[in-house]
Amino acid sequence: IHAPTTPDPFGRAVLENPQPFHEWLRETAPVVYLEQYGVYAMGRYADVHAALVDWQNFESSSGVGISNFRKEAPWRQPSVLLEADPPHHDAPRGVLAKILSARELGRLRAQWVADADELVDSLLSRGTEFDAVPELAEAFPLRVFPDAVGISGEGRENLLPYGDHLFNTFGPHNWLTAKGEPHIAESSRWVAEQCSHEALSSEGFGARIWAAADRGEITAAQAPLMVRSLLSAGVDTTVIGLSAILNAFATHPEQWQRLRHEPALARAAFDEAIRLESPVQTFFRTATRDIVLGETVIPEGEKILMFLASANRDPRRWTDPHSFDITRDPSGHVGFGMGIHQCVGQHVARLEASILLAALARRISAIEPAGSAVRHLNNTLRGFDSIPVSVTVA
Ligand code: HEM
Ligand SMILES: O=C(O)c1ccc(C2CC2)cc1
Repeated sequence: IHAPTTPDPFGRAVLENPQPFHEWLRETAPVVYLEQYGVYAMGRYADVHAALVDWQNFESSSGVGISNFRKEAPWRQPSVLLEADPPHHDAPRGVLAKILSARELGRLRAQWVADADELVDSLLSRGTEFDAVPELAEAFPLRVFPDAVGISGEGRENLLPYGDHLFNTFGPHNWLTAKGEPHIAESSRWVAEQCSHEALSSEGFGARIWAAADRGEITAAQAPLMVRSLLSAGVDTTVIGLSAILNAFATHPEQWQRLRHEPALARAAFDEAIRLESPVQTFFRTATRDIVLGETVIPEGEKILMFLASANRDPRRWTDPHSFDITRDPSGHVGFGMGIHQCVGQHVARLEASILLAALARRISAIEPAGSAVRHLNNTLRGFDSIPVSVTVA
């Protein structure tokens, strides 16, 4: 199917409200050629899942954005995880998976719980109406994650703008990439400075990456890029993940009551929010050979745009796909990807969310909107700039 003129999936209208486009894409065909960008788009769960787990035919090493590294130089050194395929992907992935394993993260729990309690207590001491994005969704990850990585205290204001621009560059050049261009050289320099062995504290994830290099498990060239991966992928995404679940609970008061009665539901609730909201909306792959899908042939070397957010609401896979139901089994969602590149930081994200939700559920008997939420626009991420809420202290 050739779609000469569709709504622009990277235009303001679709970024603001992508669901009609997703519905059109799912109903049109398994693969649709978007003439505007010269890429092949997939929106159904079965096709997106199949592409994600088939790294041999759908490669990442030519870039996971619209830019094809076979044809144009990347603006930053390719990631040794995200933009690598086996065998080069294997060692960095193995090292990072161990460092970020749920078991390893257990040592951070007590400190993160104390930080969450302190943050929520101080917030509630200032009142019961506030903007959940800066006060909670941004404040908590920025309080715990940079210290967990082990970077310096100076310059952390570079983290969100660096990530925001990076995620914009996975899409086409537009007003969003233009917005970040003036500052990206400076924030990129700051990020690079944080990744050297001497810049990192002796305890954090960064030091453990360098220790793996000292043991010869990865090279000294890969180590700083792996620290860069943490700073690239680990901040904006969790801010949006927390925004998504806070907005979901504020707009579904009965689900908040359910959580208060069964706090163990927090983990499934977070994955359900990731399924429903898909903070990372899209990613690309590149065909390593002519790929036949239905009546379409994707020629070797061409880009495939996978709509993770559409797959996560595909009625072929999910019952009542648009509903937020924390008792649903959300496993199999592609909000963290799937296959060999599936999010290696997902346990960090889940730990942040379950700890913050527990701190809130203990103190707040109700949370509701106190004004309309404001969407944050980005070529790849979908989140919020503001979520005004009013809470009732238990
Ligand atoms: C709600 C929060 C998060 C979301 C929605 C998310 C989403 C994703 C997705 C969709 C992928 C797959 C990319 C692909 O298939 O090309 C991925 C990979 C990755 N994520 Fe996450 N992520 C989150 C948090 C994190 C955190 C906290 C970290 C670091 C601590 C992290 C580090 C990474 C890395 C390094 C990869 C590349 C893995 C590989 O290629 O083997 N992410 N993430
Ligand atoms: O390795 C990286 O630099 C990297 C950057 C962004 C992501 C997105 C998917 C969360 C993942 C990895």
